[in-house]
Amino acid sequence: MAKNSLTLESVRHSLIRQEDSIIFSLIERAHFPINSPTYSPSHVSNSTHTFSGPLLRFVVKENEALLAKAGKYANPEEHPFFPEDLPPSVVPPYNFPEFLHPPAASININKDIWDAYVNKLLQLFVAPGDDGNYASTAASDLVCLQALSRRIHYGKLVAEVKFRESPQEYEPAIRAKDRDTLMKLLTFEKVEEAVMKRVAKKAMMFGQEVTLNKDGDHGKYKVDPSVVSRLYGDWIMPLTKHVEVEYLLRRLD
Ligand SMILES: C=C(O[C@@H]1C=C(C(=O)O)C=C[C@H]1O)C(=O)O
Repeated sequence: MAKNSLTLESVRHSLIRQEDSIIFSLIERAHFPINSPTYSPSHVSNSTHTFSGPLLRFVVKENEALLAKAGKYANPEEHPFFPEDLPPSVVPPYNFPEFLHPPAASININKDIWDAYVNKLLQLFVAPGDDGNYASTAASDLVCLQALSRRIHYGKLVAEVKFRESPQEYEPAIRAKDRDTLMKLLTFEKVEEAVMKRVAKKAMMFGQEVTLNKDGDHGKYKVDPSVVSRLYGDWIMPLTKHVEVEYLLRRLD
């Protein structure tokens, strides 16, 4: 869809679709135990000392360097976790539609997303234990982090659409740098309640054990649906709204 025809309905539709990616990524990650060496500060070090630090950091950084060369971060909807020292793209630039107000480019809350994911979220949906599959664990984390980052930074588009629908409501609060009023204006509690119910339902449907005999393993899910709901209610939606407020604060610059 052309970006100029984005509506609140169409951006919400994209967020609903992104729920599928997030829930599938959580299910894949929950397949492994916590595997804590993946996050230990000294797990990677090589003889030339070009990198030392947690394996997850190494996997994400290397992956981002590769995709930067393939042009990924030329798209304003993509946000790297390690924007410093990214190699230049080797592909010709694509003319992405300019829907967002330009200061949007300065908003990247991936450090907060990383911190929440590694230090809080993982423990909520992953079992304790260690099976040695650290590289595959890091690869699964990468997919989760990318899906979360994309969804949360999508708040920029949500905020732009809301602003365009009623600029007169937002402008005084933006000029007054009044975060609380902006937060109130952009919050729709009914939508948030529906999101929490829908993601729990999706987690039940996507994460059920599928068997061929009639009395399959009902009530056992690969990721606890109430935990998925909680991840959305306590982390994913608040971080999305944080991006919305940050975006709106710069909307008149
Ligand atoms: C994204 C929106 O803005 C807010 C954040 C929501 C979310 O992160 O899912 C849901 C409702 C709103 O309170 C929206 O209005 O759809």
